[in-house]
Amino acid sequence: MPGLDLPTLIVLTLTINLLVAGYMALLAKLQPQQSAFWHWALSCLIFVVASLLAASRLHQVPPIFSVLLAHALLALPPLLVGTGLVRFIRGPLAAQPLKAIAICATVYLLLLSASYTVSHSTAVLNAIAITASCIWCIRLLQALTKPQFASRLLQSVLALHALTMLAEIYLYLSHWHTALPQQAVTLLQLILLSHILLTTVAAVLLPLLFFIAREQLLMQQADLDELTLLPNRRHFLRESSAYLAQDGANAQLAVMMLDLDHFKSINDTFGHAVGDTALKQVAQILTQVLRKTDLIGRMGGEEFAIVMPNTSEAEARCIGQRLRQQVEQHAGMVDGKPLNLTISIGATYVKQFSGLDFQTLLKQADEALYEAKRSGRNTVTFYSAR
Ligand SMILES: Nc1nc2c(ncn2[C@@H]2O[C@H](COP(=O)(O)OP(=O)(O)OP(=O)(O)O)[C@@H](O)[C@H]2O)c(=O)[nH]1
Repeated sequence: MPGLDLPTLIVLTLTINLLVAGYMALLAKLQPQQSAFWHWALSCLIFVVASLLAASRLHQVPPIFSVLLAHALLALPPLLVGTGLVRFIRGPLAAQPLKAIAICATVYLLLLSASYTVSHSTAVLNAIAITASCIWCIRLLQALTKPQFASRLLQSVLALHALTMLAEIYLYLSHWHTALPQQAVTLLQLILLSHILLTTVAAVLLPLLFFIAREQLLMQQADLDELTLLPNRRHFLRESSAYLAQDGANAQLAVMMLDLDHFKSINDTFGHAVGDTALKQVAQILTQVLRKTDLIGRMGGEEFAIVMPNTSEAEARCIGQRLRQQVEQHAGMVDGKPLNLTISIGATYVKQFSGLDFQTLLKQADEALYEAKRSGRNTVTFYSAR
């Protein structure tokens, strides 16, 4: 190939694969709970060994090693990428599709052993195995919604890899009974090069996938309240302010503050763990009753806040009552113990938010909550300017 020094490129990509294998093994040691790294490290390592074995054909190494063993091993890297993805996406204890892998591996090895002396057959079988593994990996990655960019990128690399393998199969099959013309030989060299490059790119993308996913998880965790998994105070205030500054500026909306009644005595009587369960139950009712567009946050202790965009006063009153009733009826039982749990809600409503300060609305809802507590609890009170 004019302008392309194939052996140098091959040595370079194999070195990169070796480095990535070492890097993944190090990550596997540092992150023992993420077993996917062992699969991916092994995948890179086997790719290097198999490529060297395949290259040993040029040095008269017997075909049982340079063809049969090399092609048997060359099918493993994309398969190990897949088994690693199973662990990465479904968790460290996720079951592998061992039966399907065993059947495919047996058929592959039998066909390979029967035909490795027949020209092109090993290359075609190998390309079929790699294509199948690439498609499996793409399907696995479809279940991974986050991180979307890295996942899509890896899917594209795998799809491209599968396409180059299909092109290789086509080239070999269309010249099965004849010698390969020079044009086909050049194309096959290009395919070999892209095969090596795409394998290397996929190997580099795998740790990237992990790091972006972990970064996103940490960011998500920093925004969530650990107990209820609702947005914490900081995140709720930030989200609400951002919403109101943009889409919600001209909308009618209701803001509510919600507080569990006599929660201290529930803790004192039944213990802190039961109190925690009650808090989780209330959080669950909030997420079930409210719409996806409503913003909910745990403001701290036994206090929650809600922003309900595009909500009329009548609707807000109705939803407030529904929340109060749901808690009274459904959150009162923990481990068979009746807690008589109720909530008080303070609410405020504006026809148009623009020109107002969100903190003012929260303060109004808080004042209404104080009124609700004062008037006997287990009630919904709306703010009225005095
Ligand atoms: N179990 C549990 N208790 C909490 C948590 N956060 C705050 N608390 C408790 O919530 C209780 C709040 O008590 P108070 O502020 O006196 O309010 P209250 O007893 O609900 O009384 P009213 O609000 O006036 O009805 C305290 O006992 C806190 O220890 C938590 O995460 N888990």
